Amino acid sequence: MPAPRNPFKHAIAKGDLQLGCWLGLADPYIAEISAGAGFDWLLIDGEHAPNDLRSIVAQLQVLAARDSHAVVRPPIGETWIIKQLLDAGAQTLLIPMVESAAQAKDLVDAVTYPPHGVRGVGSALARASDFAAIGDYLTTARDEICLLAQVENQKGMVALDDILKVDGIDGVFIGPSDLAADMGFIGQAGASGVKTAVLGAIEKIVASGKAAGILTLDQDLQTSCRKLGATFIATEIDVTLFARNMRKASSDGRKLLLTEQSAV
Ligand SMILES: O=C(O)C(=O)C[C@H](O)[C@@H](O)CO
Repeated sequence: MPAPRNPFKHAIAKGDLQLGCWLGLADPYIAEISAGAGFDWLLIDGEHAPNDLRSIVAQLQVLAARDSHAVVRPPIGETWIIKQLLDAGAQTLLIPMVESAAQAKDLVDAVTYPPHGVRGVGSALARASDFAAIGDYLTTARDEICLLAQVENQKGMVALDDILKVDGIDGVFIGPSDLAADMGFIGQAGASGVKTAVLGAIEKIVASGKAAGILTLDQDLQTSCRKLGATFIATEIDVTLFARNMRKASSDGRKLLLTEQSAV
């Protein structure tokens, strides 16, 4: 029996839109609720959210039973973290701060078993192999692993052409927030110079034949990226959705009740 099919990997390879949402609330209950919303993928954020391996596993377990595909972002693209996440059952990884082709090649090696890569062999203990129930896991796992590189600073943008030549990288994601900061526009991901750089990178990624992705709450940028052929587009963040609606609920409730009180 082979490793589980990765529908997200095959969808972006065909250029099919995959609509995503960022999960930063770091809780399996939230992941379960979000999985019912209809997103094609949900990003379990180990970089900016209080996730650790256990909380990531708990969210992977919840999402395994749902249609939304789990994409996991580690805090950094180190081999040992990648090994742990793959053994935990993550099949799609989004690696932050990729700045060179050499780094991209190291990431490909980290998701590939020897002799072509360096991924440690531990499938006998791993959730990824259904605890060794998947007999052909070792020889089929790589075909269903989707490796996404995040380019999100000027160094990475300069190296983008070379990164795009690295076999084994399925897609490149542009991070507008970090790119804006590195370009001198911290907190201004919507600055025209940043948007121009983002759209130019998306165009280049699509032209290379790899999948292009982004997270942006800016609807104009979302549609512009889609028009350029971007496929994995995250349009929301659970934390901002929740915080924004909680603030609105508090304000509306106070206005209503104070108005009622004054009407008495
Ligand atoms: O640089 C970016 O933009 C991203 O990588 C996404 C952010 O990390 C995410 O936290 C939203 O700001």
